[in-house]
Amino acid sequence: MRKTKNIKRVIIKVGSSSLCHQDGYIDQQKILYLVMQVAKLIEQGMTVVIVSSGAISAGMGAMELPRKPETLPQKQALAAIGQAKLMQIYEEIFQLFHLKCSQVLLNHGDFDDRQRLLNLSHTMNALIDYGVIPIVNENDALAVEEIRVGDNDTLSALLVPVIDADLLILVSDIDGLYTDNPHVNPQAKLLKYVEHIDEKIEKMASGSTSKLGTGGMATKIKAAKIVNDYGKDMVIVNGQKANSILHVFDEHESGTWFNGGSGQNLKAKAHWLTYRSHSKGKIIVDDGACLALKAHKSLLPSGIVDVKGQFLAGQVVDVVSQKGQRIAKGIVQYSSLEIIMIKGHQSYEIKHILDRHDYDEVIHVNNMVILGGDTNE
Ligand SMILES: Nc1ncnc2c1ncn2[C@@H]1O[C@H](COP(=O)(O)OP(=O)(O)O)[C@@H](O)[C@H]1O
Ligand SMILES: N[C@@H](CCC(=O)OP(=O)(O)O)C(=O)O
Repeated sequence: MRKTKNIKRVIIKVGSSSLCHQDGYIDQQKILYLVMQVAKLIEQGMTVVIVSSGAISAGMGAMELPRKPETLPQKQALAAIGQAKLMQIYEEIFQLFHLKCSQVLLNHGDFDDRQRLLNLSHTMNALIDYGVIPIVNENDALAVEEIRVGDNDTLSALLVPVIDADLLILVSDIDGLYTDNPHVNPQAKLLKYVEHIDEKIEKMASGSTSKLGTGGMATKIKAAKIVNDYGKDMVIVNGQKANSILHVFDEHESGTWFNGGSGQNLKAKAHWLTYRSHSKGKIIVDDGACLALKAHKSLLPSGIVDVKGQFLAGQVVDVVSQKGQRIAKGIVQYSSLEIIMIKGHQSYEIKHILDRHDYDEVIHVNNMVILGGDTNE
């Protein structure tokens, strides 16, 4: 069952194909229809944050390029050209509705670092308090591979906990999730409601076949998992259909709805650890430690066999079995150098080895999430 009654805060993510013509030029009419719907939601008392793609496409249009360039620096340059054009159009159109908008450009580092995340949350809430609509995009011009989120489906999902949104709406060029890519398989059927994302659902989604889109349905399912695991709902709607955003809230029930009630419902810290933090290294543990972690015990030095990478106390690391399976992710209480010295030892020996004994555990159970399966996320 869709729950749309008490929705107060929504994030609306708009894909490039829903903002641009096929040749990449920004389609002002599409932005006008989007803003008209946003203005209606605001009139109804909702808070709206927009995550808008389209910078690279707008840059392609401005430079009259027939297709997306291959190299990252070229894409970054086009994003820098296109982002300014995009915002100019948003601003002019929002003015028609007597509304103000603002630009927020983000990278993965803004979610990875707890302090920056807090700053982001404060800024977003201050904008909301001013009644100004934040328009978010990845800071593509500066996003080298290591700090990129990579696609705006994921970026918008990561924002849900930051502003405590009730619903994420992904506006795409298609009605929602089909049993297979309908551009390839015309027999594919639209799903109206996904109770729980399992392997079967994940297998239905593939990449984008359009010239402008980035992640296709695969990144939308990944986004739904992030949002549903926070206990919130997500819906995919077709931006090419009239009023598809408004129809989420009426009897039309447009798009595919992903139910937030059936996710892992992770608490804020566990959700951050699972989806937003980047691991700085690896701790390799023996079979006994693997079993203990899966039984929700803390990681003690005695079960540690090796350490990979350099990290400080307070940073996030992966915990990996000797077979290479990622078991958990957590915040360490000792640095990599200290762990190399205390690995294989009992906790009471820490004082003798390090000349201090602040904690028994290398990772406390409260600062750790257990990861299911052989994930390489
Ligand atoms: N199972 C599926 N159901 C629907 N679309 C799918 C599926 N698998 C892959 N796709 C592709 O995903 C596209 C939507 O994603 P994308 O092109 O990235 O658009 P956007 O710019 O809106 O993010 C569809 O047009 C389709 O080509
Ligand atoms: N940040 C990029 C868009 C990345 C992206 O996810 O694109 P899309 O699949 O069209 O939503 C841009 O502004 O061009």
